[in-house]
Amino acid sequence: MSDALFLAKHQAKLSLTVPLTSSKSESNRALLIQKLGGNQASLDNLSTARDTVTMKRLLSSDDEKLDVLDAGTVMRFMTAYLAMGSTQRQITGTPRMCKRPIKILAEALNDLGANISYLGEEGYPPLQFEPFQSQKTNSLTIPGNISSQYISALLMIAPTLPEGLTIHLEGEIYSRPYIEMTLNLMKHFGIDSQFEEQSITVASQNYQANSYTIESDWSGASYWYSLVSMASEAEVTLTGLREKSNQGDSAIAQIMEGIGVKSVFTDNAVTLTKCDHKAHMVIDFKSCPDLAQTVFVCAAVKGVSLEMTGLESLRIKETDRTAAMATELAKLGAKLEETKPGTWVLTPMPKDHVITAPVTFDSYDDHRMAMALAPVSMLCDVVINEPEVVVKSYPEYWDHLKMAGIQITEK
Ligand SMILES: O=C(O)C1=C[C@@H](OP(=O)(O)O)[C@@H](O)[C@H](O)C1
Ligand SMILES: C=C(OP(=O)(O)O)C(=O)O
Repeated sequence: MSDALFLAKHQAKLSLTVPLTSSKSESNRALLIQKLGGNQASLDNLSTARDTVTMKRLLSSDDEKLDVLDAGTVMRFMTAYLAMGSTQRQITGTPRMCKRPIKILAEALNDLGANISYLGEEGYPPLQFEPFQSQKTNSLTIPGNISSQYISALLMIAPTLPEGLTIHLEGEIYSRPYIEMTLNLMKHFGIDSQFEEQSITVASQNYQANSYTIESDWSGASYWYSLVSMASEAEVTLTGLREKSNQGDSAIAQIMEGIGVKSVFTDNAVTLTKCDHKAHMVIDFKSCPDLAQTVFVCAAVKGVSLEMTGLESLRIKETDRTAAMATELAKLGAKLEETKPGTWVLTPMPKDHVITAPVTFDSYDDHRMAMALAPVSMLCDVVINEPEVVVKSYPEYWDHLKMAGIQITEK
């Protein structure tokens, strides 16, 4: 793919059915559970996301050195898996991955009896693993407000430990639906757990054989909500989504009711049409951080002002997402700022803002920057730099936009 894509301003009705790829979060959990259960699980509809392709490849690799590229779930889930192993291994990732913290997980695993050391900066990948000795404790305390991926990683290996594990979570619990997704999938494969207030207990048990069909990706669905909201006319059906989902990002349906999109669920799909929007919304992204960029852009264009909390974890994702978005939204005359610690305000594009099209957006090595900014093509010509980033979670994104009739050309 070329270094940039040109998306021509789209004025016609958006009318199509989108075969979304499935959730990489569910896929990567299911793959680890399948491995830990002796490959007895039968998995259907695995995601085409590069993060899932990478997870699958690394789980079946005997190589001493593994590279997760830019996949956070793969780094965290494989770290827990390799820590329990009986051979020397190493894990690394992209330069950005080597700046995403992992100390909390590595120390928790070392407390359990693993032998993990840092090959570069302390607290960050790359990591070196020596064989696991024996379980030293069945109780850990870790912060609940940095990354739920540490918690999910520990939970999935917990039933394989001879003494099981209780994890005490300190402070507020961020990304909680991802922890629940992990426990629900474990339950589906026969693992009982107790999640009471700030503690999760998993006794030593065996994963059971079962089959599972991965649901479509609600995070990927969010970009279609944004497109519908900004389009002049739209009726878009997204297949493979359930109203009662394992994915916290299904919250997009409710959030977008305020930003101009109505959802009608049928058995295995949701149809999106346009409706009125609010002038102002208060949103807490603690449970759905991956929706934030979609909502920033859509609200900025639709003239919806936002007061937001729960955005702290965005700083340690594929890029510093709040900083990157503040820069890109400024190109539309919108403003994203942290007005006091923990509170962000989005001031939308002024009604009289004059756009000099095309507006060129940067992707910051972050799939969600490119995917969240592309819907601005409903308003004006847009250029998206580094468009290949979308392969991380939604490789078909540009093809699906073309299916919608959006004119996309390589620059
Ligand atoms: O467990 C998961 O599948 C994920 C958890 C979230 O990360 P944090 O728990 O680090 O917020 C989310 O942002 C990420 O895209 C996927
Ligand atoms: C943050 C994300 O992924 P990860 O942390 O798994 O790299 C994401 O997909 O938005």
